[in-house]
Amino acid sequence: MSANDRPTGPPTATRDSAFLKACRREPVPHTPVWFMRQAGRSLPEYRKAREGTAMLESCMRPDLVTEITLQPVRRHRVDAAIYFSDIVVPLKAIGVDLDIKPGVGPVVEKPIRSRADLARLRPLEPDDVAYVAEAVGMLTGELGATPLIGFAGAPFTLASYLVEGGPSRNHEHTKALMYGDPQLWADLLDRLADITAAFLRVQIEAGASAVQLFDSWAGALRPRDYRETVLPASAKVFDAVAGYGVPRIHFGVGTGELLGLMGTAGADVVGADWRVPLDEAARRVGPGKAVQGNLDPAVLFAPHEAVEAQAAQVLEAARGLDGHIFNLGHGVLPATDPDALTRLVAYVHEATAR
Ligand SMILES: Cc1c2[nH]c(c1CCC(=O)O)Cc1[nH]c(c(CCC(=O)O)c1C)Cc1[nH]c(c(CCC(=O)O)c1C)Cc1[nH]c(c(C)c1CCC(=O)O)C2
Repeated sequence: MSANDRPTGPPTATRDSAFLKACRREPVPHTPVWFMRQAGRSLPEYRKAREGTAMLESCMRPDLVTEITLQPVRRHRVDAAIYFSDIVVPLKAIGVDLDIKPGVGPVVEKPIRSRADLARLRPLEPDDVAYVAEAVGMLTGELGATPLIGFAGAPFTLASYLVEGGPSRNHEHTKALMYGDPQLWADLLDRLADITAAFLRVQIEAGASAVQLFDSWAGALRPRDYRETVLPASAKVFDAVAGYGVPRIHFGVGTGELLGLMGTAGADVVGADWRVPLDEAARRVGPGKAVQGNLDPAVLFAPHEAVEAQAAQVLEAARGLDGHIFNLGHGVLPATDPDALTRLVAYVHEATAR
């Protein structure tokens, strides 16, 4: 980003540190805001940058990753950048035969369903993702005081793609394995926890200032199954990166019934989708954690006054909580008007300026 492209307004250092302060539940100058899936999808400049380059190939090109990661920061003036990549990148990097199909998502050529298949999940070495360290290094230089959020998919969500072979509504093969061969399931999640932890370590060591673990599909689980067969693997990931002192965020969709358990997994910040009011989410997560969320991404299709009214309700529910990071309750929908996001950022900053 050249000096001319830099957003004007509050000095970067003041504005941007709000995100890290909120993660640590310290007083903030305003409620920080960023959006899951802010990089890509809804932005015309993203589609232009990606033209002619496949998704996974884009993730391996530090110049493209840097450009796409910076785009929403320039345009919306969000308080944090999220590293442009995908949750399946570390799996691709260890040789899993998968691709990201446009409009579909990750598709795995040969699903993992037996003990023999497990051998395809070898440990991730930093050299497997050297391009990630390179891009993170470039980005932290460009971003200055704006924090960069690294991320990974949580073991359960990765397992779902690997076992189903692609996106799934009911996760039936995944659950068949979970209930039918508990030992294989435990070994699969444990391997994925190690791969995920290694992938997060690469990003943190290269300069990421926070990390988010996406357990997008964990809401498909009963609390008991989550606690007994999934939580230990996610907890292992958080524990593996605890020593760096960078904030760790934990997020899933439809996790209202799981928030109490997620609060024990080890993250510093727990994200909630729009189905649970934030004060209730914070109560379920328990003391000592910041919360992130949780405007319904579909609300952005309403007129601006309605978006503001809904955002005000989110801020109202978060009032009195130590540590709130404003976000959507899930990722930006592809057809979202980018201007609606820009205006929402400005609204949250103005409405919460202390
Ligand atoms: C479940 C999941 C995936 N990927 C991700 C999750 C967890 C978050 C969530 O629940 O939404 C995470 C992800 N994927 C991508 C990012 C980039 C950073 C960001 O802006 O947040 C992040 C954080 C880029 C991407 N990942 C993908 C694209 C679209 C690629 C294209 O242009 O064809 C992008 C920009 C592909 C992808 N990758 C995945 C799906 C379901 C899809 C297809 C549908 C879609 O468009 O989102 C798996």
